[in-house]
Amino acid sequence: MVVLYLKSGADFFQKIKGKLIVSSQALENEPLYGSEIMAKMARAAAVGGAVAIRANGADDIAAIKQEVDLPIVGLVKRDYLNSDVYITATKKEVDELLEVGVTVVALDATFQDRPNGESLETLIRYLKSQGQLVMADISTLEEGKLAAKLGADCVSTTLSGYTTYSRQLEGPDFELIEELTRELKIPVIAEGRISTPEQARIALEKGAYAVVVGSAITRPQLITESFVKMITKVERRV
Ligand SMILES: CC(=O)N[C@H](C=O)[C@@H](O)[C@H](O)[C@H](O)COP(=O)(O)O
Repeated sequence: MVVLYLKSGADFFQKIKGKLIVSSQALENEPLYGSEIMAKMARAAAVGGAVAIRANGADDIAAIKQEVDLPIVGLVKRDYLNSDVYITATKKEVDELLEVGVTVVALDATFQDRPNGESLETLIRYLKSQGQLVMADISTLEEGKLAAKLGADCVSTTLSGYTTYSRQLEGPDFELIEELTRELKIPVIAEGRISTPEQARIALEKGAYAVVVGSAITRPQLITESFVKMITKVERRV
């Protein structure tokens, strides 16, 4: 069992090294909401050369697994009244991911309080007891250090800018990528507001193990908005 787990972890990390993971997610309030559409997005990503897919919710994950033969980094986004943590916040969401089956479980590993008084430590211990790979979504260096200490297999810069106490940047948090790669021995995944191929390349040059891109590939409403904003600034000559 242990040998099998180590092998599958090594396979995953070998597969993603220096490569692109595409996040294919749309919530209920987004135009592309729907598992069939997310599965097609994942197929497009696979055709384009993505080596893994990051996806939200058991329904989307099941549909994506039917459509592409790529490792899935799975999460469940759910809002709770008593907490700001919404990415795989509690054991309930973890169990949904274990049930549908994913290569890696991504979960919020920030210092924010989890719903129902649950703890990151307990969740990671539970996931590891199930032989599951864990991606810790963090927002600061200190959170990355704690996640590594608790046994996460990799950290991702997903939540930089999404906690009140982290850097608030318009673009990717390259500084965090550098800090984490300097301090940690586990892979550091670059994620969050990477919107050009150049930025993805810089993230790797700064030491990231792999890059996750979401909105710039799979949220056409945001891509459209960026074009509209840019051309609105141009003064018409005619
Ligand atoms: C903060 C948060 O909830 N991030 C989510 C995490 O799974 C997704 O909505 C993002 O699309 C993903 O992290 C990729 O980032 P970007 O879309 O910026 O390339």
